[in-house]
Amino acid sequence: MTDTKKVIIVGTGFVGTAIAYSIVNQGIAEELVLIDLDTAKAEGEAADLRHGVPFGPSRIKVRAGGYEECSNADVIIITAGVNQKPGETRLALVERNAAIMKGIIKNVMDSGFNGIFIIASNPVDIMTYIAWKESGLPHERVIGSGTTLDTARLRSGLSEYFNVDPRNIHTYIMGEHGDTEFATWSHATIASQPITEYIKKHGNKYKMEDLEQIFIDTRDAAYYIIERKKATYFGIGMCVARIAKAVLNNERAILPVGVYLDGIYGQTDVFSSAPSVVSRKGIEEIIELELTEEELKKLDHSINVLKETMKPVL
Ligand SMILES: NC(=O)C1=CN([C@@H]2O[C@H](COP(=O)(O)OP(=O)(O)OC[C@H]3O[C@@H](n4cnc5c(N)ncnc54)[C@H](O)[C@@H]3O)[C@@H](O)[C@H]2O)C=CC1
Ligand SMILES: CC(=O)C(=O)O
Repeated sequence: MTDTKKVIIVGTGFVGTAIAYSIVNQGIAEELVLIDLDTAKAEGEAADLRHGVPFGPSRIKVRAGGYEECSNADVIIITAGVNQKPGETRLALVERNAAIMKGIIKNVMDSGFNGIFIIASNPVDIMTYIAWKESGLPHERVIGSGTTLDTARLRSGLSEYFNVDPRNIHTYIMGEHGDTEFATWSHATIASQPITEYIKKHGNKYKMEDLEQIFIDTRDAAYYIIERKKATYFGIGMCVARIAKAVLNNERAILPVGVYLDGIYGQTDVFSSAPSVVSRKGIEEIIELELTEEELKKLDHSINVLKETMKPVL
């Protein structure tokens, strides 16, 4: 750790650079180091970002570097790895990205790193588990981006539908960041009222069936975007910057990040998403929502899929 806020991003492709751009634009760190197998790309991206700093909210030193930079970093964000081709699932990336993740974690830990990991590479729940296992760090200090993006997508869809600010709509996507995720409608609120109440009060204007479609569009958003522009990055860029900010500013913000489930929700030895308190220590608390029986079944299914997929790469 340093007396400046130092963040390292490993992987400077679409996602890594979108995160870097959000960090620079929001003045979240004081030092930002970019690492990539393609060192020229990392150097080019660092120079380009640096040229925007005079227009940002605060000074930030941006440079490309190597793993020796990791020893005193506060937060290391990992986005390296392959992304999905159109129609490909996140789970299909597991073998290729597990090998990459193991190599990166070894390099980082060999530097003496003792901070917080934020993992975004897919399949993110499994990559987070691997990062935790390989690093030997306490699980509180390894955070997956989890369903932070999916939850933001759902809130954004609901915001369009109800025509209210997404920041005043509260609900979470839980389970795998992927095809088996689910919406916790039992905890969805607008202006602190349950969403079902809100719908009732507005007569026939809104329907629960429409919300199901908004969930389906949320779940399938990555496929939609990848089909059209090859990769998703602005949304995840903002999400990961948000998580990093919660850590660096010791916010105790509640975010649906990927966390180690150790009995909570009846699940063990797996990383999956649940609303959690995020601070300088990493994960301070996992919030246990009272889920309906149907939601618990969906969670169970999602976790089983993750555990089965993860077996061959551990
Ligand atoms: N968690 C989430 O919500 C999201 C996750 N992703 C995931 O993020 C990952 C990155 O996606 P993109 O940036 O679009 O891919 P990309 O192909 O644009 O970038 C990947 C970068 O990783 C680098 N890389 C590969 N192996 C490396 C290694 N061993 N060490 C250092 N750098 C290495 C490559 O040189 C490349 O610059 C993918 O796994 C993707 O599925 C993407 C969007 C959202
Ligand atoms: C690619 C991915 O994981 C997403 O956009 O959700």
